[in-house]
Amino acid sequence: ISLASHIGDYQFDNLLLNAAGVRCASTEELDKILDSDAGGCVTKSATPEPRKGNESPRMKATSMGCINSMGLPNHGLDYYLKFATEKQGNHGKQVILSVAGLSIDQNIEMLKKVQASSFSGLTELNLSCPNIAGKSQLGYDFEAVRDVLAATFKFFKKPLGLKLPPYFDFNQFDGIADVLNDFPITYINSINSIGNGLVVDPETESVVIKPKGGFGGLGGDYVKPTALANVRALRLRLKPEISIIGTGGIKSGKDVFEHVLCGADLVQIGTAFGFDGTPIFERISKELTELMAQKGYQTLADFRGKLKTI
Ligand SMILES: O=C(O)c1[nH]c(=O)[nH]c(=O)c1Cl
Repeated sequence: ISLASHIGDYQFDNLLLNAAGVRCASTEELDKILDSDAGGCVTKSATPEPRKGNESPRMKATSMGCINSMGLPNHGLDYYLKFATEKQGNHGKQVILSVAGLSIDQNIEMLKKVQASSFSGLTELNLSCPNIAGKSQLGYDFEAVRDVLAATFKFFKKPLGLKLPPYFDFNQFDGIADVLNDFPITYINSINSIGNGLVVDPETESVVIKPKGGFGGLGGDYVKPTALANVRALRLRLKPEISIIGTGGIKSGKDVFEHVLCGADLVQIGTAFGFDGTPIFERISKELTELMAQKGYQTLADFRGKLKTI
């Protein structure tokens, strides 16, 4: 039984990755992921310069997942570009470089730097950070997405993925797919956290995180049905040359199976990886392998995208 998969020309021996933002801000954390059973890693989304991020408390775990308003704390693009360039492809492990500018200009500036670098891996443009006060998620402005992609593909010739926010309406699925299908995108990654949720503590009668009055992105059990819907809706709408990474609500082999059934080529684990650490990649690989064996599947392609309707 094989858990191997690919995105464009990039081979992954195991379809499991961390999700950007979780235990991946330092080279030590990133090396731990590469040394685990994960098929590769993705960096914390980088901004042009290092950032401290939002005030703490800025992340809170709950019984159903977590809420965060980190505010893009990261060591800056050069730090991650250096790591990714050194580690890309070692021992067959892919390093995905995530970038999240605070403006279209910053995105272009960073992608120009990546294009000019010797980095040969996948770049993930994050269009969906929900936690910068005063900034809305670019992924919800379809014409702005079209503008940044048109500007990007004038000069960017390396493989590019997009980290998308969750969509909640068929008009939105249609709208974003219409834009994406016009460009040579290597993959889309759905979903980022469900933005601007609110967790309340009835004991203290207070919010639980400090930034933005307690509003933050939701991950974990809260988001799995939305994540599966976005993977499925975009698989059905996007041209086949655009691959899909499924992210959201994964904490077991069964959850991975559901994402692949909906069309995912790779999957990323955020909240549950935050709780369990790198052993989760071995546990989930075992669970998925056992599930596939029970069902008589040898490869992911045997069931990818084959969700039945009734
Ligand atoms: O607050 C963050 O750093 C953050 N938090 C998220 O849940 N998604 C993102 O893309 C980012 Cl960039």
